[in-house]
Amino acid sequence: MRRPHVTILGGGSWGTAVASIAARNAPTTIWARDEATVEDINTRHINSRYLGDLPINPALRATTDLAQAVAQADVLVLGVPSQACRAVLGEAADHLRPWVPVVSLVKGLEQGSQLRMTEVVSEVLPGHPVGVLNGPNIAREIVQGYAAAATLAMPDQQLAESLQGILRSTMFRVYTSTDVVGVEVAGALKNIFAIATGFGDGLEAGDNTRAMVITRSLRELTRLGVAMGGHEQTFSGLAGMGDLIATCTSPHSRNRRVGIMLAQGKNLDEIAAELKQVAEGVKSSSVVVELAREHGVEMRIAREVDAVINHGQAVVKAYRGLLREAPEHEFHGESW
Ligand SMILES: NC(=O)C1=CN([C@@H]2O[C@H](COP(=O)(O)OP(=O)(O)OC[C@H]3O[C@@H](n4cnc5c(N)ncnc54)[C@H](OP(=O)(O)O)[C@@H]3O)[C@@H](O)[C@H]2O)C=CC1
Ligand SMILES: O=C(CO)COP(=O)(O)O
Repeated sequence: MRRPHVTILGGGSWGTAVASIAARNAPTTIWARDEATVEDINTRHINSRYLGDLPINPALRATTDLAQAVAQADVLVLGVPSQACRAVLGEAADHLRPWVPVVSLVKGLEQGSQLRMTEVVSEVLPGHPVGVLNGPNIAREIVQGYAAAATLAMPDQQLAESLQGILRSTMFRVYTSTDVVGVEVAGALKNIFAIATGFGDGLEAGDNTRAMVITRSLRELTRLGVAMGGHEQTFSGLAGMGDLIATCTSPHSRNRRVGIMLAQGKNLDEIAAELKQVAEGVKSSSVVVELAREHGVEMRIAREVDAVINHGQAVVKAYRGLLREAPEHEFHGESW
């Protein structure tokens, strides 16, 4: 039987990491808009711009030709930053065969529409089965071959099981779920809380503070996620608690680093120039606050992150704001 062809859109750190795994299991093509990245992957089997000199699977093919990459896809994987997804999918739409499933790797919410990326996929590519792969997955550690796991959520469990075999390796375990909303909301929200943790780390607040922020963040994330239709247990799983721990503690997390640099007094332009990679929480923070308001969910930590990023609030003031709140019942009160 012919093996399905996997096409990944986006030649950044995570698109390349997932493509490198898929290329073990199936013929795989990665589309990147940057010629130097494509040349790097095809000839030197590295992605030096995003992953340094870490070796990636030599079986992986790269191209700048979006139409050709999409036309051969039996499975399409979306790996560009959230604010670019609609435009890239729009370009792909005319070339994609009708039944092809789409898997989003993206951990962000669209500004303006407030949509999750699987919802954007369904708007731009109506009728395609769509799912999301999220979890504690720092790209460079996975390329280095350290053990990790993620959750692939799709409404159709059978389809999820067939894609599970394509996206996993012996060191990268892929679990399945039917809770697309929960897995996707968890992946987007943890970035805002990683920025909050970075505030504390940048202010050298200590380990207890970090644990407090992570634990209270999980409550906020769960409350909004459940209000949006996610299942409560999802938020204690890989895409929720798991990714929150990884992103809020890893020195590699771009979102946490944004929080640290803001606490050190750098502005967002300076931070973007230093990072040179996407930190989804910066753009998603305003969307999360809008969603919290619409769903009637109190999210003090997210509001403070939004205040710093979008309204010029000083990090130290955001911290004091959080600590001024009177603590109520740990699990039922709405206070931080
Ligand atoms: N890195 C990680 O550890 C993980 C990331 N994710 C998520 O994966 C998604 C992608 O992130 P990641 O790979 O890390 O991002 P990177 O910043 O590493 O790379 C972004 C990629 O997207 C491309 N891109 C950016 N804008 C556009 C556009 N308008 N049109 C076409 N291509 C574009 C970039 O191209 P160019 O180089 O030409 O700018 C680059 O190839 C994010 O939602 C992120 O949260 C999820 C799990 C782990
Ligand atoms: O999603 C990630 C780890 O699971 C990557 O986090 P950052 O985008 O903060 O680097």
